[in-house]
Amino acid sequence: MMHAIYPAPAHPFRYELNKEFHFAAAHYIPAEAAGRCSRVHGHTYYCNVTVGGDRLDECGFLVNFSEIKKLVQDRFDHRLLNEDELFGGPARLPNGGEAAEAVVQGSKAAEAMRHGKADAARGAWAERAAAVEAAGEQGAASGAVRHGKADAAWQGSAAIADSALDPERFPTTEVVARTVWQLVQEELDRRGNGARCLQVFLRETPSSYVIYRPEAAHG
Ligand SMILES: Nc1nc2c(c(=O)[nH]1)N=C([C@H](O)[C@H](O)COP(=O)(O)OP(=O)(O)OP(=O)(O)O)CN2
Repeated sequence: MMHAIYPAPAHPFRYELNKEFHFAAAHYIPAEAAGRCSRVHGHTYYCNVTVGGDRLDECGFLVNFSEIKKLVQDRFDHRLLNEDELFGGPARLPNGGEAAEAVVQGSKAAEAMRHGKADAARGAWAERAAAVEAAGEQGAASGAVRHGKADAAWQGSAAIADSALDPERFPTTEVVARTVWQLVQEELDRRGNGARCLQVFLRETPSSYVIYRPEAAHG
């Protein structure tokens, strides 16, 4: 486990909490310019989340340490990050055995995306939407196919491909750190004691890490 090698953010709060944890995940960067990182590979990510606030809850917590860890690990641990809709993955995946064809088409789409081939990816996603529909899955694109709305189906699948090809959603260390911040802040907002996620430190490899701080924290 890491030990406070990350910088402490300046803030006006009375309490500052830090939670360190790790998660293992695979990813690829869907751009040829990313070189070897465009191939699927994995990391053990080390993460430190910093939360600030003034008001403690009924347990005397700013937020329970374990809730922060669980929130992130449940979502990302032992996953292919690109499949998560937060990183442009499809919101719905086919049901295993029922959707073999969808899996094949999904693989073709993923392969096309890995190489930044938007048109090929859109075509494969359209094929996948049709295959998923055949497997009885509900969804925007497949629903459109079911109702014979080819244009809507095309747009749905194109949106999936476009989303997955938006660099702001590629699972780079920068984007994963920002996404961890988003997940944590959404949870803090639900709790309603005014706590703020001030910083996410994310180490991807022994020599590479990113720190994400929301603009509001230094505005
Ligand atoms: N700004 C970014 N650059 C790179 C990212 C990233 O997310 N943001 N990611 C990668 C790769 O995914 C790679 O796995 C990590 O890169 P790198 O630091 O080059 O990894 P090494 O352990 O091989 O580095 P050494 O210099 O050998 O220690 C690439 N770039």
